[in-house]
Amino acid sequence: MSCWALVPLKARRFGKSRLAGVLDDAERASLVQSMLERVLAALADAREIDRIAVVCCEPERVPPAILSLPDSGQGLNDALAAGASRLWARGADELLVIHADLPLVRAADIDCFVRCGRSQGMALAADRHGSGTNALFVAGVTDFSFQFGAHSLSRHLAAAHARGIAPALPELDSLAFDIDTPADLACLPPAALAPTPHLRRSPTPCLITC
Ligand SMILES: Nc1nc2c(ncn2[C@@H]2O[C@H](COP(=O)(O)OP(=O)(O)OP(=O)(O)O)[C@@H](O)[C@H]2O)c(=O)[nH]1
Ligand SMILES: O=C(O)[C@H](O)COP(=O)(O)O
Repeated sequence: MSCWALVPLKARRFGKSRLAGVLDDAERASLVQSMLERVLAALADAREIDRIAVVCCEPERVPPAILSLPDSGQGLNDALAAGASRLWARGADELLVIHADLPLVRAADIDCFVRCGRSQGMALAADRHGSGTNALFVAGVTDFSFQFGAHSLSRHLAAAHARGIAPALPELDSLAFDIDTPADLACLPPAALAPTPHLRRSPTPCLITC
């Protein structure tokens, strides 16, 4: 069984645009980098995750131990669909799509989410407002149509139900808290902005950009 995590990362100049009123370019870049490192560290510590990939049009932002997948610039869902098809072609059995803007994410919650997903064939992690999708796990369904974007949770549920899948919807605080708006930022505990942990367990090295 090979479970891949796929993390989408938006181009530097466009990322976290909704925070432009409260953070300057350098501050937004620093926040994005810090959150990315936290998500990658949690994935590296998660027992249920075998391999990690980042889909991004800036491969220099992807740590060398992590597979970098290209983004052709057609938006989040196209980037994820293209990235996922590369991972299925590489022999992935399971796929966890998880956003890079989850500053509190914990390895234990990732493991719990994946295990819940295995029991149902799929899992969705709602954001704390109950409207967005912060993570999506799917086992073996290689052509699932990603529906990320505003209010994506109901679209993901509809797409799953149309295929006869009833996704698990585990409530895991660390997966529910994403940073989109100044109000989200105001809820971020100061400790979450402390220096980021290092990748403690190296995922299987993969130095190629494909
Ligand atoms: N590769 C890739 N990742 C994306 C793209 N759009 C969003 N993402 C990533 O998808 C996740 C969720 O993105 P959003 O919540 O929309 O965050 P954002 O786009 O950085 O923020 P805003 O600019 O304020 O909308 C984050 O990990 C983003 O970096 C895209 O076009 N390509
Ligand atoms: O929930 C989603 O599908 C994406 O993360 C985009 O939605 P957002 O408005 O919560 O960023």
